[in-house]
Amino acid sequence: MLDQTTNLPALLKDATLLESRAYVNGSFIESAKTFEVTNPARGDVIANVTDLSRADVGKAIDAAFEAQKDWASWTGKERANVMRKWFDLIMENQDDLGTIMTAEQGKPLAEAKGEVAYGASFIEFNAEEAKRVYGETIPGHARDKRIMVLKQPVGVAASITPWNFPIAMITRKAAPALAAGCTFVARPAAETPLSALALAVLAERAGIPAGVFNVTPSSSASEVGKEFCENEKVRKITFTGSTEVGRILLRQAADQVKKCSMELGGNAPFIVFDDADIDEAVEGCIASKFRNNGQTCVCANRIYVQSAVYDEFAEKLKARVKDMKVGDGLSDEAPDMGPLISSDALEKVQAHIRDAQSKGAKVIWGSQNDEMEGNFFGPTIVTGATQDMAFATEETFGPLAPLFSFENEDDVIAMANDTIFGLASYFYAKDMSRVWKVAEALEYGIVGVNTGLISTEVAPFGGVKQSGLGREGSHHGIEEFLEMKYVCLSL
Ligand SMILES: NC(=O)C1=CN([C@@H]2O[C@H](COP(=O)(O)OP(=O)(O)OC[C@H]3O[C@@H](n4cnc5c(N)ncnc54)[C@H](OP(=O)(O)O)[C@@H]3O)[C@@H](O)[C@H]2O)C=CC1
Ligand SMILES: O=C(O)[C@H](O)CS(=O)(=O)O
Repeated sequence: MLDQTTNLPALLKDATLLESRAYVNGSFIESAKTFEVTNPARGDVIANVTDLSRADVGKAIDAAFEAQKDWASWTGKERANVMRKWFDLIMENQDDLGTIMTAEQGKPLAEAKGEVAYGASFIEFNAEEAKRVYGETIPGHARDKRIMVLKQPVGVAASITPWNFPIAMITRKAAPALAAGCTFVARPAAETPLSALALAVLAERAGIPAGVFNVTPSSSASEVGKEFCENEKVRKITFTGSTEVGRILLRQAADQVKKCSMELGGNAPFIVFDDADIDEAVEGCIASKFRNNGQTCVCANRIYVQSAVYDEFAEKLKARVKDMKVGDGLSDEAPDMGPLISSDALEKVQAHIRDAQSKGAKVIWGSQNDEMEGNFFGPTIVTGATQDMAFATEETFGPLAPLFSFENEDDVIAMANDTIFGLASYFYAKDMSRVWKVAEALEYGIVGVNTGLISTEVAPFGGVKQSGLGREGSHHGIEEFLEMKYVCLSL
């Protein structure tokens, strides 16, 4: 760890954004317990955050339940107006929100500010969707029958979100929920609650009514998850995180048949065909693989390169990666990548490298990592990757780029699809017949063609197979928070 402490209030223009209390029913509240939040780059404690119990979270759910009917009675435009104010306040405070995020999550400041804008875009987009929750009429099945279809809010929605995108994973859920007329209880990851609480500060300033948006930090995710799943006032569970935790929540939610949205793990293939623009493919690979230090569910996890261009791609990727800087996201050096979130995350990357080497892979860049301290680990490239290595079935969630070689389309599509996951996939090719065939053959919810970046608020983000259920973003995202009611009117 770096031997430096983080004086977070001194780094902020508006230190009141640094909130460590829970936000319930329009008030910031404390409890008898707190838990520590640390800076993953330096290891120092940056805040002691209110640690809500399961019973405390139950009270937040009560508040959301009481507020929901009135919130749903607002017109779409009225909800849109306060959501737009929330968006404006987030963007006005982008620098401070970025600093808070870098301090608790580690990503470089520029990347954190980028996430603030990305997260805010879901509020901006869904504020407009609030005005367009349309029903329909259907020609009756008899002369005296008239059919109407109404769209109505589900009710109280509850979220559990991961540490890797401390703002965007919350707003990608809360924005469509509020737009639909639902109320919301957000349980942020224990590693990164400060960003969520800063969102609450700004929601209150925007005029979002008490009880509509609640943030319930807690050190016990499992207890909060059980409360969300067992409390009958919660009608919607929305989760982003690992597939194993998604399975736990789905099992728990099954007893009351709760609506669930699941954005789960991935294992993205990144395929470079021999007709690709290799320089473009290298840039796309870097953008996908090393974004957030490889800690995203849509990062390239397996890089398949057709044999005729394998050596060229490997050398060009290495040449670019060698220039990438790793360091403290808050430092003036403005590194390309910060630390990994924890020592466990670091150990997983190192274990994947050891496993690959034991099965014949070769590290062509990254060997200098042994001298790095704390949670820092530099971008690493291995060649000679094969399907029997750990990263072929497990998500590395770190800056490791394994290069696999392949001969033809059928082989690489079979290898790419040989996983329980189906979230994001990418490939580079110029031949349009190949582009269509491969895009249709990949068993994934998202396919990036000649690009390594696919994340936007205007597109439906989500996975197939064991990468999840439902979609977030786009005009589809709000449907996850709406019920469809069929009204049959007899004249
Ligand atoms: N599809 C997607 O969009 C995304 C998927 N992921 C996936 O998540 C994993 C990495 O993120 P990570 O945060 O470690 O994932 P986890 O699934 O471990 O944690 C995600 C969230 O779930 C909470 N949690 C953990 N156990 C339980 C439980 N039993 N009941 C309820 N909640 C629980 C965690 O709390 P706490 O952290 O406090 O323990 C955290 O807030 C990777 O597999 C990655 O692919 C991550 C981000 C996005
Ligand atoms: O948590 C994640 O990995 C995000 O879902 C990826 S993205 O939407 O920010 O690309």
